Amino acid sequence: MKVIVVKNYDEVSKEAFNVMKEVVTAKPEAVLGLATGSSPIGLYENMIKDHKENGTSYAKCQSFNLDEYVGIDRNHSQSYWTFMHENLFHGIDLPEDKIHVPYGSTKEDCEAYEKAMENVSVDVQVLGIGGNGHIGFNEPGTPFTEETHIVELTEKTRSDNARFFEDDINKVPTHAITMGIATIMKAKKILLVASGANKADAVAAMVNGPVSEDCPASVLQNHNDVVVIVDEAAAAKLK
Ligand SMILES: N[C@@H]1[C@@H](O)[C@H](O)[C@@H](COP(=O)(O)O)O[C@@H]1O
Repeated sequence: MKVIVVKNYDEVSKEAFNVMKEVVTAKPEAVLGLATGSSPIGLYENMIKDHKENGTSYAKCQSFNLDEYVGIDRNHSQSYWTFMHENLFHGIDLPEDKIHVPYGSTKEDCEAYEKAMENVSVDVQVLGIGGNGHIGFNEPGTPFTEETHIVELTEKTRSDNARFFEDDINKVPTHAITMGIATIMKAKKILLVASGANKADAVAAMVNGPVSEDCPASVLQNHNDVVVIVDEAAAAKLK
């Protein structure tokens, strides 16, 4: 696991963009694993700027997102489908039919997502990290062997995300569909970004802690190509 500590969120985003650009330049038909949350927004802004200014193209790429809420429509303002269109897809040339975001609430919906990924191999998987160490929506206690599945969100995750739902935890969906840890670990390269003091415990547990289902992100210690880019506040508890 390569850990890069930089000053602030802007620097995290720039460093992450450099990694992304390297992947896409080396392989124009790269398969991108994408994430939502505030952490990768700066990375996506850099991708859009670079696409506009330097013409880096995503026309041959395809994307697979990590997760989506259950029980809200794709067109809901807080769906991850909407998030990705507003924060990235509107500004690059990734074809709409190459975009994949999981959707649904059944076992069949989960199997269909795994099937869609069956013959591809994700070249770079972008990840954020939850305050409790979750990746995607794989909450503490999720077996590392899980593929795409439906999860019940923890109180902590729902309260962390209430800011997007008028600060009302009751409006935050209770369930989500997420790639499992086994799905995430198949990616060739993993790029995890985190910033802010509220991520410091999770980042320390991921990097220095035991590999344990108590901190889902700690599984990344077992992957052979992980780049973790954090700001000083998120790195504060690293050994
Ligand atoms: N499902 C997403 C995760 O993929 C994300 O990593 C996490 C952290 O979000 P943020 O980057 O906003 O702190 O939030 C959500 O729970």
